[in-house]
Amino acid sequence: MSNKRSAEGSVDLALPSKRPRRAAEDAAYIDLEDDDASQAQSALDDTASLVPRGATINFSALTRKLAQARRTDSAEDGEGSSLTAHRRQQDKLVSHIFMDQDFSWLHLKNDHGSRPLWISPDDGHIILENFSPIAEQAQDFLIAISEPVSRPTFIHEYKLTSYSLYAAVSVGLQTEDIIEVLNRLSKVPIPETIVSFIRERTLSYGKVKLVLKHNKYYVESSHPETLQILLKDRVIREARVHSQIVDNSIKAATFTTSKAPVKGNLVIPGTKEAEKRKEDAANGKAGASSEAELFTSVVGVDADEIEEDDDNVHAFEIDDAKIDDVKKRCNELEYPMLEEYDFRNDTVNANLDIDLKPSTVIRPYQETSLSKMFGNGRARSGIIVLPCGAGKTLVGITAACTIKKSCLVLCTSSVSVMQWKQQFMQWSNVTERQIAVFTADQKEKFAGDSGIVVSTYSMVANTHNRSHESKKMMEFLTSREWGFILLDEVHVVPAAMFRRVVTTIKAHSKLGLTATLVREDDKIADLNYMIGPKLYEANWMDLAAKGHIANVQCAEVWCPMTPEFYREYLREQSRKRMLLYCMNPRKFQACQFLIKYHEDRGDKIIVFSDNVFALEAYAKKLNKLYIHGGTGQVERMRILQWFQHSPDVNTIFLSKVGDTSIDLPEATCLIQISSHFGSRRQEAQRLGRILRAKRRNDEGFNAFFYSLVSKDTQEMFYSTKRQQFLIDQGYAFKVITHLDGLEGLRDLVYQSRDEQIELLSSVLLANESEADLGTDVRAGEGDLAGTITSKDFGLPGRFPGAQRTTGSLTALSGAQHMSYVEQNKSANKKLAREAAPRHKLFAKRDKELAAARKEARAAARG
Ligand SMILES: Nc1ncnc2c1ncn2[C@@H]1O[C@H](COP(=O)(O)OP(=O)(O)OP(=O)(O)O)[C@@H](O)[C@H]1O
Repeated sequence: MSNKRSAEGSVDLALPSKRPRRAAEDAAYIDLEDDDASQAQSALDDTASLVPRGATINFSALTRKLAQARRTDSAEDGEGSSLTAHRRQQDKLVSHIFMDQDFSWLHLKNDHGSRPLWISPDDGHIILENFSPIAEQAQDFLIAISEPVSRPTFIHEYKLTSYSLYAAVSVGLQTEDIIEVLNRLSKVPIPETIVSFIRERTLSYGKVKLVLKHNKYYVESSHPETLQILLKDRVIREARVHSQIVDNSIKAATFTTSKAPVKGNLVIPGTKEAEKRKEDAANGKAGASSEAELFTSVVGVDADEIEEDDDNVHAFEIDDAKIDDVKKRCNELEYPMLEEYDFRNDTVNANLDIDLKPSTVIRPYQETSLSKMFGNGRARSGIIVLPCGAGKTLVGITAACTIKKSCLVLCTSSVSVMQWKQQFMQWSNVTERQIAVFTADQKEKFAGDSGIVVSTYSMVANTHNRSHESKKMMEFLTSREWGFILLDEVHVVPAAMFRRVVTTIKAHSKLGLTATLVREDDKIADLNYMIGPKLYEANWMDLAAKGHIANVQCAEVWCPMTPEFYREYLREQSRKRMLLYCMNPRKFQACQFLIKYHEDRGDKIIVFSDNVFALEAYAKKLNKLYIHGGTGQVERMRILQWFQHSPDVNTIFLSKVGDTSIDLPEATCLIQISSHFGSRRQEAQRLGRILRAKRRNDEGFNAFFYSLVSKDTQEMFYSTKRQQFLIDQGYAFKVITHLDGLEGLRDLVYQSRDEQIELLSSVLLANESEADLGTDVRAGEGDLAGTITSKDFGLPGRFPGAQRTTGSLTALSGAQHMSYVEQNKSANKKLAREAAPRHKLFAKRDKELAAARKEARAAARG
């Protein structure tokens, strides 16, 4: 764990000041008396246990500082406090050794042992002892105010950022409460730098709101001076609309004023509270309000303590087309706009009569995430982050059933559209007439004044080549006010597409859903102003411990390259290198061994390969069924059915078409043979395929996730990068360097050198394009898959363009989250040049290549 690591999208803290320099650090040289040296030595011995191993100690500098420290101390304390002086001397010695990392000047509180956290004054990183008895409460609080960076078993790391504080304010926390609770949990008094950072950042937060009234957008605040400040900005001023028509609810003043919405008695369906209400109603009892209790249980603040808005709310209208610019500008001016929808007092938009079915009960973490959204009786816009397979769909459906207004659901593919519709029908009492889909094949409208439309981002955002029907459908979508817009998989949608959706569709509240709030590009910050702050992020390990998702054992299996494959790998400069490390015969063997081992245990196995060439080669050699982009729909369904129900089909091979949207709760083991470079998101999504394992609650059940990596190749670098997201969620990857019993496996493939050479020749003869990873997913019209570029996977875009971003050098070099291991590269080159005896096949190929090059050179010369 390192405090250099930064969460995606977080803003680097520019804390006002560093710690004061210590007098001893600036000490000038002073001659030592004889006994000073021996005292320094004994002090050094005392502190030896604190010195990191391998640190070099400059003894003469140390003694100089000690001498200075002694003089300062005796001057300050007099003769009577030699104990204090001794301690200070020790501190100063340690200070020298730890240099910038010395925080001993933050003195521990007396009862620090019972307080679970420590906060860095330099960068706002918070370290939490997760073994503390109050760790769970501390976690709830930290999730509300900071970004989780890393959450392994014993020590968690969080980071305070502008966005996280924005999110804290938006769920109703007050500045002084944040400081007070942090102080109570902290082992040291909260550093001044952090206190002022929190004050500074939260001062302006929560003061400005964006509201939609009668199809028009207003910037609203109960602080007129804040609106004055905003209007001084050119972008905002130019976006302002000076409306002529003023109706009863919008009275003209210096700014338009309206009345603040009144808090009421909201109950989220599917919760225990909702059930209790129903029971009370059935028993004729008046249901006591427990909204306050619900809220308190979530954020630890009494709802009644939260100040309601001033009755006089001031507002000015802004141009729909400029809404996005205004939001962005407000963010930059440190006045991020909250979007809250007082849906219960909306009399303009028709109600939608839907509810969860009586049999639907939402899980505690689903309830918690929704409480963050509805904590003050209105719908706050923002993002909910839940692990893959944890039931984001039901969270979205419950939110829609709470708001009970027209709802637009946007997903990434037409397959997901059908799944969302099916889930709405499964969990809620919505009727066929109330729910419509808008895809390339189906363009439906709901009957009546209100309803649900499920569509894809592309269908709504792509404006070119629209059919007449699509145009009419778009008119239907853009001409009305939506109570709620549900945005699935928010982390994959290109920012420009989001912008178009947000500006064309008028919605009172937005909820973004995702499992992996990471993007390999720099666009994650945009989500904050386009949708809203992160409202909740669940802890993967917690959900696994409680049986909501499966426990997974993760392992990276190192497969040494055969000498022939490695030699070619070192010689090859093109994309074919990738084919060589995927097709490594030892990887074949490891895959065969693991399949056999897990089939014998009764597991159902999915083998993932992004590379279709490798996918087909492996599946055919190992005699298994496979699905990739080219497999027809009927064939796909048949294979998936067999996998689910037939005892004879226990292993299937999937290309990246299976990364998302494939719900196979039977699968209990994953083997990854080829993947998309360093994509942390893909790794997490793939893991998600086994997190929903049906057998997850069986006694001692574990699912297995293996990544097969060819040793000493680029694949190792990518693999480390890919794992980082899951490691930060608390997963531990074991490295397996040798699979016991592999050599003894009957019918082990590619055992003889000749077979291996034959395999190598097939790889070398393959077209270079076979190494491509990006062509497999055949996106249908309106699907997003086709819009995802290699940039999303941690690679430069296919059409690189200049882009100016701020970031650290490590980020620039792609070494974020990486540890550096020095390798002797020249040794590899030497190995490649080595005149080893060549197999006749390669000798022939070398000759052909040399001849072709000669010919090309001759042609170039003219
Ligand atoms: N409260 C609940 N009660 C019973 N089953 C639930 C509940 N919530 C979710 N599930 C089930 O959990 C499974 C996973 O749900 P879902 O597909 O919504 O997950 P997800 O978070 O969207 O996953 P992914 O990110 O992989 O798409 C589904 O089979 C769903 O029916």
